[in-house]
Amino acid sequence: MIKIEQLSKIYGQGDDQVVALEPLDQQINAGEFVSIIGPSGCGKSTLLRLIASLEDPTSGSVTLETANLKRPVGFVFQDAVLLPWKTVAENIRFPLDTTGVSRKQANEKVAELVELVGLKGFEKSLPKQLSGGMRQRAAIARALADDPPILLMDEPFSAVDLLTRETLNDELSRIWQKTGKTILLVTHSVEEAAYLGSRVMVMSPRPGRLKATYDVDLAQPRGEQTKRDPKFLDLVSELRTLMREMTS
Ligand SMILES: Nc1ncnc2c1ncn2[C@@H]1O[C@H](COP(=O)(O)OP(=O)(O)OP(=O)(O)O)[C@@H](O)[C@H]1O
Repeated sequence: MIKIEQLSKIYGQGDDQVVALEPLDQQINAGEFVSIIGPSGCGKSTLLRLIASLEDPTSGSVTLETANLKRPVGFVFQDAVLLPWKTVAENIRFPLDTTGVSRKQANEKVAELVELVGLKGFEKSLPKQLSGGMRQRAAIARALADDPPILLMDEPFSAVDLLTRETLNDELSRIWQKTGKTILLVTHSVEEAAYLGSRVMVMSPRPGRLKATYDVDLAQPRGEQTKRDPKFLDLVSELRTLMREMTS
């Protein structure tokens, strides 16, 4: 569970101050898939970075009820940040190198993750030999390597073409169902948010605050039939209207 209490973030000082996030309260239960949308600059990335402790809050707190794990959170960024001189397998196992697991266990975990993200046969490739979509698959596998219960994803698919994005959406949905991770996904795509999420959080522009949350009542597993479901189409339309109102 992620407990967010009166969490706020102000960057800079004096005249240069930017209120990135106004005090936010929210509870995210274990196993939820929460999509976060909102206009550019509304504090979506800031929220993820605060949850990951990559930033210090100005006020409030984030409590992760994750049994005091050393690294409770895996992070996937917009551009897969892979080590260019390491192979796919070496990149994926990188987080395991400091956890003291045996070589055998690490190899088994890497093999399992390679399979999970569909990179079988590319274990020995270098990042530059992969397409953008494949690099993101490797980044997702690496984020899952030491089995964090929470996966934070900041616009992970915005740099890949539409068809690849749809495939990666389906794979992420499958991975979520299989692993039961708590996933928070920041996206600019209203369709992606509704298609993947069990809940959608909508944030309003500066100063960033929570505008609305929607429980997504769509059957699992999601697939092509989801995109034709009137409930999905209504939700997308409602989210679009809300986004349009905020940016006009
Ligand atoms: N390190 C920083 N120093 C100063 N201001 C910052 C910093 N990081 C973010 N901001 C500002 O805080 C606000 C929120 O930024 P953030 O990146 O969280 O928004 P976002 O919703 O993720 O935007 P986008 O959708 O464009 O990625 C923006 O106005 C941004 O300019």
